[in-house]
Amino acid sequence: MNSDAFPRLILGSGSPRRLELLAQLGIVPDAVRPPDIDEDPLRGELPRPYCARIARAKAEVVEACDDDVVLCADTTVALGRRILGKAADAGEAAEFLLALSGRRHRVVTSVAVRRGGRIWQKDVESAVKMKRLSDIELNAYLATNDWMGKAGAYGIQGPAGALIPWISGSFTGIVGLPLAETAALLQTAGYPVYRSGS
Ligand SMILES: Cc1cn([C@H]2C[C@H](O)[C@@H](COP(=O)(O)OP(=O)(O)OP(=O)(O)O)O2)c(=O)[nH]c1=O
Repeated sequence: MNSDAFPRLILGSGSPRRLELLAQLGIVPDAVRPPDIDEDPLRGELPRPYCARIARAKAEVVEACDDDVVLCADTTVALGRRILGKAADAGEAAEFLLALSGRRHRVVTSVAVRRGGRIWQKDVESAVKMKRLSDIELNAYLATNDWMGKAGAYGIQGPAGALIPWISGSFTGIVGLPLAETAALLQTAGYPVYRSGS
């Protein structure tokens, strides 16, 4: 089928995980444009509304033609009302991980798809239990530097998998792009996730 019949897909993300997760569906975006927005939470902003607001803001700011499909997402780690963003350094990463140690927390990923002036959005929330970390586990994980650039200072798909015995919800949503919901949103926006024939 003539590929011009399909709208272009713009991945509005600089996250390598999101590009990898799309590849898992056999989807290669026509362009990758990392959004540049202010991700600071508003005073007293709760995790889930914050996540949805940021995902939408990313989708609105990414450059695209009217017929292009823009895909953006935001992943927010929430400990109670507290938003755990990306740790600035190993010290803050240790603080985050000690706060998460031995407790359950939530990971919300909001996916926003825009086509022209229309936006479709879905928030996917999962629960994660982190084991109580020993000093050896904490220091070994920090030494991998895998916490860099990741909300909550951990990546479930990497070495931190050894620290997470239990989740409830969407594994791909925790990583950063809930694939079932993303596929549905792309279809709704007119981007053919399943291309019959070739
Ligand atoms: C909780 C968790 C987060 N992450 C990552 C996914 C995201 O890259 C990052 C969350 O930060 P985000 O702000 O959602 O995304 P980003 O800044 O990396 O990229 P962009 O805004 O350009 O789309 O944390 C994991 O890789 N694994 C995990 O288990």
